[in-house]
Amino acid sequence: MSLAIHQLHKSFGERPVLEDINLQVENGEFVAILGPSGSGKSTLFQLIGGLVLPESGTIELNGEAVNGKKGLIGYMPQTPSLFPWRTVLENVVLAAELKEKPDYQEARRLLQKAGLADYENAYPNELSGGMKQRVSFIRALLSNQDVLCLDEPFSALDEFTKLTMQKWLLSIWEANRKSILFITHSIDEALFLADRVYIFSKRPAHIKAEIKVPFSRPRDENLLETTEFFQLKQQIFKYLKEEISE
Ligand SMILES: Nc1ncnc2c1ncn2[C@@H]1O[C@H](COP(=O)(O)OP(=O)(O)OP(=O)(O)O)[C@@H](O)[C@H]1O
Repeated sequence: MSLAIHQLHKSFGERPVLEDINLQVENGEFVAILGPSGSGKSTLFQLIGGLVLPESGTIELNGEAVNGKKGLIGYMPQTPSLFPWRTVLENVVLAAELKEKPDYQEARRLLQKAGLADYENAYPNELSGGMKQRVSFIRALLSNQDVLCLDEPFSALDEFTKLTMQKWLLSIWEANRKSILFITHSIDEALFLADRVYIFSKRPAHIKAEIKVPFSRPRDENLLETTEFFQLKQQIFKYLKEEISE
């Protein structure tokens, strides 16, 4: 399923937050958004999720306007909001439960692929940060939506766990090919994961640049050591620095 955003404007009271945002995620594409803190990235996800309405502009899924419609995308927040009184298995089927009968077999298959087979009956307080993130991502996958919006999902993890999670996410995505829109503050993460990167300006955000990421797949961490990776990283760094120091 494709996502397209046309001429989106959003203000909170007198404060303009998003100004003329135009972006697309093609079917099965992995797209990242980088931008200064407070520029309006999470607000964009609230708009896509139908939680808030824009002043003008359209959000389209497969060409159909969905402004203000909830329950059409899978969402993974910055901090995994797992219910403490539900087991891992009960947490991952939650979004599916709201719509239809959950597929426990698929849930167990994904938990196994995430190395969590022994934890299906554990409660969230028994899990590490990385494990909670995997549970949260499996829940987004099981919501059975073709478009996933992931809001800085790995920002709170240490470097090694983060790299393990990024590789895990890529392997799952390569097998499922959902359309992903991924917010991050890390240039490395955006370039390692995405097919394209949008760079947001400071608030009110417009799209300052769109970068096609030329690296072939499957990718591994050796990519991060290459000259091509470093050059592209420098170019993006320059764009972001302009937004912070202006
Ligand atoms: N419900 C709201 N009411 C009023 N202002 C809001 C609301 N939600 C967000 N804002 C404002 O909109 C601006 C953008 O916030 P947003 O969370 O979208 O930024 P962000 O780019 O995701 O930031 P970060 O990278 O730090 O997570 C901020 O100035 C914030 O204070």
